[in-house]
This record gives sequence, C-alpha cells and structure tokens, in this order.
Amino acid sequence: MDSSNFNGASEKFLQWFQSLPGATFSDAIKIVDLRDRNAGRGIIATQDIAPETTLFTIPRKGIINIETSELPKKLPDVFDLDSQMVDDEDAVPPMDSWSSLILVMIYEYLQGDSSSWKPYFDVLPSAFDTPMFWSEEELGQLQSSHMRSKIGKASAEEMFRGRLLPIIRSNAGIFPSSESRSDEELVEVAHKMGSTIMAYAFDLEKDEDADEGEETDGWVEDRDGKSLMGMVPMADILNADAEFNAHVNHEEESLTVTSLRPIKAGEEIFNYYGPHPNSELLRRYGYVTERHSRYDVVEIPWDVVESAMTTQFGIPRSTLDKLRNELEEEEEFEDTFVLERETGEVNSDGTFSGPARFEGMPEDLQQQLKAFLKGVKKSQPDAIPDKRKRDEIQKAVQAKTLQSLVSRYPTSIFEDELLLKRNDLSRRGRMAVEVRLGEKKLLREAITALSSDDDVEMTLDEESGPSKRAKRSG
Ligand SMILES: C[S@@+](CC[C@H](N)C(=O)[O-])C[C@H]1O[C@@H](n2cnc3c(N)ncnc32)[C@H](O)[C@@H]1O
Repeated sequence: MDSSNFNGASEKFLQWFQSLPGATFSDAIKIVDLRDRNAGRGIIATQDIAPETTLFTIPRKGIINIETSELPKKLPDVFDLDSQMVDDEDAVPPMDSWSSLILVMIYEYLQGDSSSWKPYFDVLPSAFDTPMFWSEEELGQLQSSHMRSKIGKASAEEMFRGRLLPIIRSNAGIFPSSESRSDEELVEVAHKMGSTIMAYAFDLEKDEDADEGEETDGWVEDRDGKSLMGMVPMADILNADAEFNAHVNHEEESLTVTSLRPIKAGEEIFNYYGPHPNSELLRRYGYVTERHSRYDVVEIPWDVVESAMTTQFGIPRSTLDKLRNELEEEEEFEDTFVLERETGEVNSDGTFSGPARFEGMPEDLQQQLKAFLKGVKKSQPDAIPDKRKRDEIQKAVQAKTLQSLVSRYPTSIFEDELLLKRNDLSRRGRMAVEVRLGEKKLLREAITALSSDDDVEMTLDEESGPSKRAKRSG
C-alpha cells in the first residue's frame, strides 16, 4: 500500500472513530506510519504530555464483540451459552469466547461496506508475520525453540472446519458472499481473523463479573474461553514495548488510554502486551524486540533430564520408569520445566525496576530430580551412598541436561551473532535467529551459573559451538 492510501485509511479511521458517541482523541497525539521500521501504524505524541493525561476514550459501543455485533441476535442458538449447557451428551459444547469472536469477526468482515466497522477493518492487517503463516523452511530457522510446538495451526484449522464452517454453511443468507467462497477461502478468512484477534483483541471483563473499582490490564491472556474478548478500535493502534508509557483503563461505559509518565513530543505511545519472551511475542504478535529478551525462556522436557541420568550415571531406564509411574499416580509428576531469569515486576510507571538476572535452575525441577535420586538411592544404595554424592549427581545431571538442550540447536551463539550482522536476512529469518539466540544465551547463563561449582567443569567454546567437559568425580 503506498503511503497516501495508507495515511488516507488512517485518516478515515480517525474520522470514523471521532464520530462514535463518547469517543475522544487528544490533540497531543497522532496516528503515524511506522512501516519503515516494520511497526505498521502507531501513535506518537505531537507535544509534551504530562502523566495521567487522557489520550483517548473508546466507548464500549465501538468495540466489536458478541455484545455489539448483530450476529448473536441473528444466531441466538449458536451464541446462547445457557441453551447449549443442557445435560445432553449429543449437545454441541458451547463456543468459547475465542471462537465466538472469530465468528463475529468473519461476519463483520464479510459485510464489507455494510459493516459499521468498515473504516476499522481497513486499518486491520491483511498479512501477518506470525509463525502460523511461515513455510516449513522458515519454521526450521527457529531450530529447537519450544515455540514451534505452540503454534497450533492444525488445531485452529480443525476448529474452523469442524465448528465455524458448518455454522457459516448452514446460515449462508446471514454471511454475505459465503456461498461464492470455497471452504479453503473461508478457512483462510478464519485464519486471518484468528490471527488479528491474537495480536489485537483485549480481554474485557463483563460488568457483572468486574470487581468493583478494579481495573484489568487488557491484552488477551485467557484463551480458555471464560473471558469476554473484544476488538477495541484505536487502543489497538498502539504498539507495545517492554517498557511502556500508557495504560488502558477499563470503565463501565468506555475504555480510556492514559499516560503513565511524562512523554516528550515525538515519542511513541507504547502499551504493554505483558512479560512475554521473544518466542511468545513472535507467536502472538509477529515481532521481537531486544527489550523482551529479558523474559526469554527455555523449556526443559523431563525426558532430557532422564536421558542425562541414564547416559551420565548409568541409572537404568526401568528404575526411572518405576519412579515416574509412582509420581504420576500421586499426581506429582511434571513433564516440562521452565528455565527463566528473575526479572522483577515492572514499575507502575511502565519502567523496569532493574536488570534481569539468572538466579538458578527451576526450583520445581530441582525438587523432582531430588525425588528421583532419592528413589534411585533406595533401589541402588551403592550408586548414591550419601547426600554429598546425591548433590553432586544432581548438579551434574542438570549440567548435562543444559548441554543436551544446547546441542539441539544446530548453530552456536557465535554463528547466530555473525548471521545477524549480515544484511541479507529476511525479516522472518532475522526474527527466528533472534528467538533462538535469546534461548541459547539463557542456556549459556545457566551453564555458567552451574559450572561455577567446582564439581562440574564446563566450557562454552563460541568458535565451534558450545561444548562441555563434565568431570565425573567420585
Ligand atoms: C495491536 S497492533 C498495534 C498496531 C499495529 N502496529 C498496526 O499497524 O495495526 C499489534 C501489532 O503491532 C505490531 N507491533 C506492536 N508493537 C510493536 C513494536 N514494538 N515493534 C514492531 N511492531 C510492533 C505487531 O505487528 C503486532 O502484531
């Protein structure tokens, strides 16, 4: 889209927004074109802004959701949760807030010019950089990032085909132009609406559920279907940063966006999407930033820990299977742990309270490993004669585990850093490298922290990729 069309769409959207009864938009801000830094539209300050200034107000009637769209009135059976809750095994389970909003968005989108939200749809994205839309080759660049298993394309598609498509097909008169579209085309529309919701929608508390006087943060966190979700025009033109300067307040009749601290003329107004690692930022929003790398995580699958116990210390698989079954029966078994830094809470004015620091291996992983090693000691007292030996094995197993995770990434930190210096990487390729590099750096911090212990000597050879020498003492 050339810049006059792009800015024309922004201008029409602003006019439409200002015509909504109850909407306000401060003279101190404007919508701008930030495509030169891959940030689409955003809002900047045109003059210095004091803290707690109202930047704009969105009347709740301007939001798109099941309460404002005409669709639920036209298809009461589909949306009426009570009638679907009947105790009938054959009854269709109620649609959750996620699929309900996708259906509403498909309906409004297919209305075209007749939708009351047309100027809003004109500023919503038509293309996405989220991994949902990446090729296998592009996904391969994420290497062994756990995020690859969280994209959920197949399950989303199953829901679109199994749930939404039959509703659209059996109500063709309500969904304009649906008859002339193939199943594939409608699924593509559903994917686009789903991805738009993922990156743009807010959680909106229903009035009756809202705790008195309590505000909610806004961005969609809850995908389990309980919350009321909605598309909030203008609030979603705000980009976000890990350090932010504005906040969306949820009030009874409207949502207001206010400044949290002084904002200088020319600065961008940033909302907050949450303490997401870059992998999650990419999965939901299709971008990554250096500032979010403080929240990076690495998932540690328990089976990698078990392999370390077997290969490093010869603990038989059968012993581990038995111990695992016992813990599973007691519902105390975890199959995945999260390696992360201590980041502290963000200050109330949107700034960081301090640097992120790696403080240690996940406590729950250590507890489970300890429980396993105690079990091993019972069946093989010679292998683990005392607590000192158990602690030593515990550390070495964790070190081996981290090393195994590092070796799952085909390139080293050094190689990734070199790659990022090149200027021939695609945007998606660059983001994939940044995600995997952030994970490797966290692993390196954890390895360094563990190897500061005398019993386990480890090195990270950056030229040839990470490597480890674990001294099997004792
Ligand atoms: C709620 S929208 C914000 C408005 C969006 N820029 C637009 O043009 O419609 C969220 C999307 O904005 C982009 N975005 C938000 N914050 C960003 C940032 N700090 N840097 C780059 N892109 C950002 C991402 O594409 C994300 O999916």
